[in-house]
Amino acid sequence: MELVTTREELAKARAALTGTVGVVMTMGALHEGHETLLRAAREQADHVLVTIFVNPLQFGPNEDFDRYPRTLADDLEVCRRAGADVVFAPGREEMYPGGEPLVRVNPGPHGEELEGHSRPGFFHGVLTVVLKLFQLTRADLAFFGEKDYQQLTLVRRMARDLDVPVRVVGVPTVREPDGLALSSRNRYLSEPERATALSLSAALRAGVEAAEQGQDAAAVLAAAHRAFGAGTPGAELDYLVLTDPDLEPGPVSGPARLLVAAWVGATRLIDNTAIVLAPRP
Ligand SMILES: Nc1ncnc2c1ncn2[C@@H]1O[C@H](COP(=O)(O)OP(=O)(O)OP(=O)(O)O)[C@@H](O)[C@H]1O
Ligand SMILES: CC(C)(CO)[C@@H](O)C(=O)[O-]
Ligand code: BAL
Repeated sequence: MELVTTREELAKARAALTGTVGVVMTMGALHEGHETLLRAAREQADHVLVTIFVNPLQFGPNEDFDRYPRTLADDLEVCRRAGADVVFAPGREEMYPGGEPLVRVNPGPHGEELEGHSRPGFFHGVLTVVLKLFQLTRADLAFFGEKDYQQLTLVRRMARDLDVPVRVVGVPTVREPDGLALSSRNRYLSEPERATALSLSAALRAGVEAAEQGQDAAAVLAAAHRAFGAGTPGAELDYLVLTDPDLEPGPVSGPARLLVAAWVGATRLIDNTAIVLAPRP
């Protein structure tokens, strides 16, 4: 496995890879969720390229950019074990020579909702760095987790709308046995907060169960809200919404997505699940 930190080194390492290349983009602090993306890439592409970069562009001024966990030595070990061929771990100057870019990807209206509403500019920052990494890695396939569902849909949409020659592959969310979605930010949680964080997955589970019983969209959402409120106190809900799987506005029926975001102490967590609603009569 080769570690590269400059775009010249990356270009050289990339040129040596023959066959298809799958990229897994990360901000490091790798966990079993990332490892699952790496495994999917290993299975579906001839070579695996991992990027590790805590992208300042996608953090708001009062967010956790400075305290975000940086664990490069451990991350490289995970990548090596998972059979990655190349790891690109650039510094800030390498990604943004001469400062932050003036031109950024506009995520469109769906980028202003949900995460984009709570984190203004977030998806401009995400899509800008993702597009740059597509250009630099020239990957054939790109693997993104469903845990960041809105991000996955917007990356897909960007690839389609801007003719990026890459196949975007979504990978199901990896969870702890008790339901908590794995997330690098789980490292911030104290033990009591860890228990409180289960409110998110409990809400999603209740929504799935209500849909399986044939309840309509309003009842499914109400069941999810009740389960969120019934969890260990302390989680502050940001949003809990039931939408069309492509995040298109309007009434939902059939396949849908239930998405939740909440603060647990100083930590903001997100989660989501597929829901299948009975067709409206
Ligand atoms: N539990 C998970 N299951 C599947 N994919 C995941 C999971 N957690 C993260 N990923 C995916 O890994 C990729 C890199 O994500 P990132 O490095 O931000 O990790 P993260 O755990 O989502 O971090 P954070 O806690 O900051 O949100 C993204 O495509 C993300 O969706
Ligand atoms: C896609 C990404 C690596 C862009 O910085 C980040 O948003 C993430 O880790 O999900
Ligand atoms: N996991 C998505 C990246 C972020 O929250 O900044």
